[in-house]
Amino acid sequence: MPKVLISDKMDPRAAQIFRERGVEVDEKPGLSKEELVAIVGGYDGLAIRSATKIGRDVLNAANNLKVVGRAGIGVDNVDIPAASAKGVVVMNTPFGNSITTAEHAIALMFALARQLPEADASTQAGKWEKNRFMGVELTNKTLGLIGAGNIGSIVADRAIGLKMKVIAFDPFLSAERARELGVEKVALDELLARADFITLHTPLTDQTRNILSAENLANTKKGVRIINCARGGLIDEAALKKGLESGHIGGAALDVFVEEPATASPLFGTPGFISTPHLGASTSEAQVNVAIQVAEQMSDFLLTGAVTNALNMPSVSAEEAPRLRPYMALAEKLGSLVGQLAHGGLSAISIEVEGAAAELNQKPITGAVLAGLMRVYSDTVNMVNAPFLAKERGLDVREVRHDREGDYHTLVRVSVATSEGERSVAGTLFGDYKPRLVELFGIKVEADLTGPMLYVVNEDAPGFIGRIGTALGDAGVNIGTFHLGRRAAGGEAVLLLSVDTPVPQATLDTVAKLPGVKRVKPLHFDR
Ligand SMILES: NC(=O)c1ccc[n+]([C@@H]2O[C@H](COP(=O)([O-])OP(=O)(O)OC[C@H]3O[C@@H](n4cnc5c(N)ncnc54)[C@H](O)[C@@H]3O)[C@@H](O)[C@H]2O)c1
Ligand SMILES: O=C(O)CC[C@@H](O)C(=O)O
Repeated sequence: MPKVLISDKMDPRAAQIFRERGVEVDEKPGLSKEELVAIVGGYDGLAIRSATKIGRDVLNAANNLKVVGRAGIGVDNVDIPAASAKGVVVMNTPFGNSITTAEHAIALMFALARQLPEADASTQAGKWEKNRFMGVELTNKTLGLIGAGNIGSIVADRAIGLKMKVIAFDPFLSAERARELGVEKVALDELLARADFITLHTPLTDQTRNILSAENLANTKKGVRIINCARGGLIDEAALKKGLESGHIGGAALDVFVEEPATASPLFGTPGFISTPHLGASTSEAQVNVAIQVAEQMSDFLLTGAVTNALNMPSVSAEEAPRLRPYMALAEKLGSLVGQLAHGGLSAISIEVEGAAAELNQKPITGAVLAGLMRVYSDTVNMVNAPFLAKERGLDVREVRHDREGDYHTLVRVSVATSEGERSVAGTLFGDYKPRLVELFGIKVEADLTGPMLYVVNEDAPGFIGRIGTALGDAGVNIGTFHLGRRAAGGEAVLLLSVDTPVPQATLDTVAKLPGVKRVKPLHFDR
């Protein structure tokens, strides 16, 4: 009988479902890391919320572990690459607490508008400061939504019900989906300039870290009120404090902090600041939802091998898996390449297969392309939920199977429609197992997509290779591989370099200023 440890406080229905399904279960919330490391070797599954941290130390000791189930959305407390390397499936429950978290954001917006915590404290202290607490109405105010995924969309819906005007910044929001939600899609600068309230609903990624930086906070409308129920790290906390103290920011409500538990934040006591201890998902309804869902998913996996909402494993049957695996690696890399390079909102994507690839089940290949593409924007995307999320966001997904012989024995092509026109990349498998890029935006160029890389578009002219080699060499960046392609002699050329270490920003700026360079972009791929 498989054995699961519930290592965070979870609704009792989770343990009940495990037992009913025939899974042995221990409930030990609040273990120290040392205590967890000492006992984790005895379990096939770990059911967690956000308190248990699953890093390399825990995984090294977890010699029987097959699955980690997160009763919630964010998985930043799990080292997913390390879990994958260990062969441990990581699952989450992507929708169970969305409504609850959206409601918390709305509650904090009201609390800011009417200074409810301060007014409550003052009244209960025996003062009757009727003149001190002058609030603002939400009606007709502009709410700026940063991130319009599951939770952001629900916040938009509720805010529209409150007669607010909702504007949204989300690179993945299509015009059609924005219309459906009744929100106006805007650029970040415009959102900062127009919003009376700003609420954040993105994951914490390289793109979103400090999205409300000191500079962006300075560009907000005077008196703006800010709510963060997503992740600490999206706002520069020191700059937020300064903005509140100067009066430029009219109020801020944080449910999440850079350091959690936040027991001594410099923000505490700042005028206009209110906080909750990461309570976004804390309602009985949400906790029942995520507890039931995580227990069902984990039991199914441990007892039957069925995979739902896994972040690091595709849903593929046992027979298909060995043939599909290299294609999924190729597809994920092509999706990631397109996601990292495409400018502007994406409205449509087409995934074409030909040769040997056309003989396979195309769904997992499509799922892998979409997961690679959307993981650039959201760390909660997986191969199972990527097609669903793409549909929900209004991304038109087309699958084409060609019955023709091309230049390669097998080929996967990914084309996206962007505001700048169609962009297409293609790849093949060398030796039936090794993913290899063969075409990039209409230019023949062969490369392995792996680790840190650099993409440069330049005018094809003598001397360029020497100059870029010198620029990288001067910065101590070692080039691993060097791949060139061009449209025609003297025309546009592309250069894809794999580098041993990511290229520093100053060197990217130097490369961007080299004669003939049109675009420079650092890329990153899983190995
Ligand atoms: N406070 C809590 O207790 C609590 C509870 C649940 C979820 N969360 C957090 O809330 C956040 C949102 O969850 P969700 O379920 O809506 O996720 P989601 O993946 O459905 O939506 C995230 C959205 O952010 C967008 N996005 C990504 N990068 C962006 C960028 N650079 N700029 C603007 N938008 C960008 C994505 O396109 C997507 O639409 C996550 O960080 C999650 O961990 C917190
Ligand atoms: O489990 C919690 O209380 C928080 C969950 C939340 O941060 C999430 O990402 O789902």
